[in-house]
Amino acid sequence: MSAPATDPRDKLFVALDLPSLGEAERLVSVLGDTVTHYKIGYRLGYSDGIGFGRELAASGKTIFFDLKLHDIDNTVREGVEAIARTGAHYLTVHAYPQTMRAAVQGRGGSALKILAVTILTSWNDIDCAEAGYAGTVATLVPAKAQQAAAIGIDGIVCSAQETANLRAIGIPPKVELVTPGIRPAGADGGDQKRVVTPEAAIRGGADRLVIGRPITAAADPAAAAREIVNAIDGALRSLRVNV
Ligand SMILES: O=c1ccn([C@@H]2O[C@H](COP(=O)(O)O)[C@@H](O)[C@H]2O)c(=O)[nH]1
Repeated sequence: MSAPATDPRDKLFVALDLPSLGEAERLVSVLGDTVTHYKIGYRLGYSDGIGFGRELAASGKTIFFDLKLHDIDNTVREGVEAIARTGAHYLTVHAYPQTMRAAVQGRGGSALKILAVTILTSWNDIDCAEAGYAGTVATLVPAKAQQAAAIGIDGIVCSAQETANLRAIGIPPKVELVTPGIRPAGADGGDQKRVVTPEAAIRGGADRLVIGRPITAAADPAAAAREIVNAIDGALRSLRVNV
């Protein structure tokens, strides 16, 4: 018996980087059933985003708080415990070992998944050097991913340019690879430097794609989201055919 087809909507997190709760509510309403997974980051998270995420989770949406925690262990652990109580499904922390261990403690046995941000998709090797790293994107992302997996982190945030290599070096399938920096062909990259199309990201083994401006800034966000979901669906079908 063949495995049931994956719902392409489960692969897409729409980043709700919007200026107000009202605009976020309007967008979610406009996107309707086309989008089932939402990411809430700094812009909304620092205002009404936590309560809104709690409401969306209660309404059946999958919620990812992209708060990128990094602080002393006690503060990280308590922050993660607080987010776990919202009913959200994913939370990011920076991929520093102390921070990741504290986050795993805070997660405890809850359903919250902790994602470790390796090297931001808006960074290239020059940015890594400027931040004081001796390594490059190609060495730092795998090193941080291996450390995260050993600590018991549930997923890695990286570019879809790196996913195939992460699986090749043994990051196990239970560790989800979550990839921002996704742009449909021809779309404006903005500040993203390690960019991949939705189709190529799925074919390269990304488990989830994070997409903001190509949908939120589109003249017709619902049409943009539908087009991306269709592209994901096509890539998933081509993978099934080629198995
Ligand atoms: O490495 C990272 C980690 C997080 N992000 C977040 O994803 C979205 C991407 O938005 P776009 O508008 O599609 O560029 C945004 O919320 C970032 O904070 C990331 O881009 N890269």
